[in-house]
Amino acid sequence: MIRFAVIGTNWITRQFVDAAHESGKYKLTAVYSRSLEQAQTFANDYPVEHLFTSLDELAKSDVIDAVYIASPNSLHGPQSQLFLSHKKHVICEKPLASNLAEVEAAIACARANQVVLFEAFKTASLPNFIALQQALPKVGKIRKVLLNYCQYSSRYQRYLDGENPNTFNPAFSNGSIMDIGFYVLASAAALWGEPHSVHATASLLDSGVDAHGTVQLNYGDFDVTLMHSKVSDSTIPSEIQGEAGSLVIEKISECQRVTFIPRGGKPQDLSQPQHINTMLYEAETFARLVEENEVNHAGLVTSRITSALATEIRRQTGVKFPADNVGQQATA
Ligand SMILES: NC(=O)C1=CN([C@@H]2O[C@H](COP(=O)(O)OP(=O)(O)OC[C@H]3O[C@@H](n4cnc5c(N)ncnc54)[C@H](OP(=O)(O)O)[C@@H]3O)[C@@H](O)[C@H]2O)C=CC1
Ligand SMILES: O=C1CO[C@H](CO)[C@@H](O)[C@@H]1O
Repeated sequence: MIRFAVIGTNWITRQFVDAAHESGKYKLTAVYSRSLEQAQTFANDYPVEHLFTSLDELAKSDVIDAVYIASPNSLHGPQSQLFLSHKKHVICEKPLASNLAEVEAAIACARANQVVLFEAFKTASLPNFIALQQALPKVGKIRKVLLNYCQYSSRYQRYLDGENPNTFNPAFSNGSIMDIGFYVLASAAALWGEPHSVHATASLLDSGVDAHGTVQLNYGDFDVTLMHSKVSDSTIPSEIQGEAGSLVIEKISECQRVTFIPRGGKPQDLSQPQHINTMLYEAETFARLVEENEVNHAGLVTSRITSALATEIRRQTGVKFPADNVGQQATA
């Protein structure tokens, strides 16, 4: 049984705790919040004994083996390193950190301390994503790919009203490519690895983050177009086109349905049954890595490529975060 703590008390943390318990491999033993009252409110729904308002105390504590981090993006890198350096396994929400330098530092820290660091990119562990990977040869020579995730943010009105929500604040390393865009970027990295080239455009808000954008990844014989937005909804699925047919994926982040359409033929539904809580599968993956102490797992390769691409995309589109200057100041 993996004894774990949570950082961040929003709805996504409840969903992960439910998934972890559903897997039968975890026990929630501690809750961290900046406020004791909030920690208690969260803990009321679970049989948890330990509440923390100090991250250092939690990291040093012997009541946990692992931590799930669901704080704002800018805190992922530093918080991951804190727990890894105290030999706690870390499952950290996407994106793993603000930029490539932070991701590489976290990976090095995990290796140095021989504990597991895992980015909670739930898509990669889904039965339907694995079915998609296995079905790729069906389309023959891949020619064109569109990966699409555009979803109007429920917090956008708060941004327009001048409330400066974390979601659209560069201080928290946020915006479209870091949030929604992460799924299409990481899916491309998981399916095809590092592209030959990347070309990105985006529309920035006055806060400095991107509201939406388009990315072109070139893989030689085929190219992948990524569409991402937090200020508009898309009604079209993602598609992988090959010379022998197409694979159509509904809601790529959750791979709700995967269909193969042979050229000139009838659609074939390739979808597998999936649990309603799609975080179950990443919880199972992380538990297996911890049980086997697989420190150098393949997911880190995808995390590194994804972060390298996101860092380059932000360079091309002019999205800058305070976290990008931290390493430079420290070494100046
Ligand atoms: N996998 C998925 O499907 C999803 C993943 N996510 C990811 O989860 C993470 C959290 O997202 P979201 O809940 O929207 O983020 P929020 O900005 O709402 O913050 C999450 C938690 O962090 C703490 N927090 C909030 N503001 C601050 C601050 N200024 N300083 C320190 N801590 C703060 C709060 O916990 P407390 O008050 O208890 O300290 C809060 O519950 C993100 O990285 C996001 O990408 C989000 C949604 C879905
Ligand atoms: O990862 C995510 C998935 O979807 C959410 C909205 O529904 C996002 O805000 C979030 O960051």
